[in-house]
Amino acid sequence: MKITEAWIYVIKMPLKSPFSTSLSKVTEREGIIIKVRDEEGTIGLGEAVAFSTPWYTEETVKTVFHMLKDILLPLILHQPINDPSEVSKRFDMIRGNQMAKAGIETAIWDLYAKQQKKPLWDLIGGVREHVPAGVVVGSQDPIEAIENISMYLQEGYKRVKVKIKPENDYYLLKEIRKHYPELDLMADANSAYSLKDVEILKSLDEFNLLMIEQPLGIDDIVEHSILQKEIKTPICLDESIVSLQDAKSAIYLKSCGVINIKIGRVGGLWNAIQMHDLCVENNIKVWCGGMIEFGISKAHNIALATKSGFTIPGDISSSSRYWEEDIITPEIKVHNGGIKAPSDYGIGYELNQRRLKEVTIFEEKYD
Ligand SMILES: O=C(O)CCC(=O)c1ccccc1C(=O)O
Ligand SMILES: [Mg+2]
Repeated sequence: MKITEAWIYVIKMPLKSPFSTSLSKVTEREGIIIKVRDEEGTIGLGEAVAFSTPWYTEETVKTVFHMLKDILLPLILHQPINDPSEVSKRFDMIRGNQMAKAGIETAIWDLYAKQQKKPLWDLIGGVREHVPAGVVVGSQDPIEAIENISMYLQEGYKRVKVKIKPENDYYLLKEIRKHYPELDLMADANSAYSLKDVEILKSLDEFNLLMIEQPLGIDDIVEHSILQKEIKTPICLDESIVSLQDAKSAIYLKSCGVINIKIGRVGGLWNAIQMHDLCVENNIKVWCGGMIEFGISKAHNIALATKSGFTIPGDISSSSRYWEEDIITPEIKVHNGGIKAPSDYGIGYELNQRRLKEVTIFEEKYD
C-alpha cells in the first residue's frame, strides 16, 4: 500500500463530568485524530491519546503534533508499505513518542484491514465477538463514588475501577465494599505511593481487589517486585510498561501479575499484540486500558480486546461515559455488559463529520 494523503485534526471537547486521579483533574479533553488515504481512496483512522499536559506520560498534544508532522508522516507518506507491522519497525528508529507513533500506526491498521476486506479485530486474530466492558469512577468522594457505581452497574458494566491515593484509600474502599461486597473492584494509584507505604498497601488486601494498578514509581519495575512479595493483591503495571522490553523485565522480576495494555502507551497496535502474546506465554493476565479517549481510539481498543488473552474487562466504556456526543458513528454502546465487535471492515466505525467539525480547533492536510 501507499499512503498519498494524510490529515491531522486537533480537537477539543468538555467531559460530561470531571475526572480525578491522584495526579490531575481532567475537565476538558484535547485530542488528535489522524486520517490517512491510499491511492484508491480508502481511508484509515487513528487517534493519538496524549493529553494537553504531560501528567500521565511525557507526551502532549503539541509534541504529538510536531512528531507526526515533522518526523513520522514523512517516514510513511508516498513510501511503499507491505503491512502495518513494517510501520512499527520503521518507527523503532525514532526513540519514545509512543502515542504519536500509535496514532498513525493505528490509522494504517484500519486502512490495511479495509484493503483486506476484513474487520480489524478479525484481521489481528481476535476470538471474541463481545468484549466485556469495565468502567472507571471519576470521583474519589465515597458517597459520589457509590452513586456512580450503582448507575454503572445498572448500565451493565462488569468491573469497576476507582482511583486511590494515600489521603484517600482505605476508607474509600471500605465504604464501597460495604455496599458492594461481591463487586469486581480494582484500584488505580497512578504512582501515588512509595515503598514506605507498604503497611497501608498491605491493609488494602482485606478488600479482595482484583488488582492494584501502578502503586509505585512511573518508571519503576524493581520496587514493584519487592512490593508484590509483601502484598497478596496482584499488582497491575500501567505507566511502567512502555515497551516489550519493560514487560520482559517485569515478568523476569515478578513485579506484577497483570499488565494493563494501552495501544498508545506502548507505541501502537503491533507492539500491543506482541505484548499480549508475551504475557499469555508467561501467565501474566492482561486487559485493555483507557485514556479518556474519543471513539476512534475506543474502536481500536475494542479490536485489540478481542484477542484471547484479554480475559479481564478493560477500561472500555460507552461513548456516553465521557461525551455528550462522540466523533464517530455509530457511537460505542455497552449492551449486555459488553460491546459487540463490529462486522464492518477496518475499525467498523466512521467519523461523524458534523461532530468532528464542531470540535476541531485546527486541521492540516499533508500530501
Ligand atoms: O476510562 C478511561 O478511559 C481510563 C481512565 C484511567 O484510568 C486513565 C485515564 C487517563 C490516563 C490514565 C488512566 C489510567 O489508567 O491510569
Ligand atoms: Mg492506570
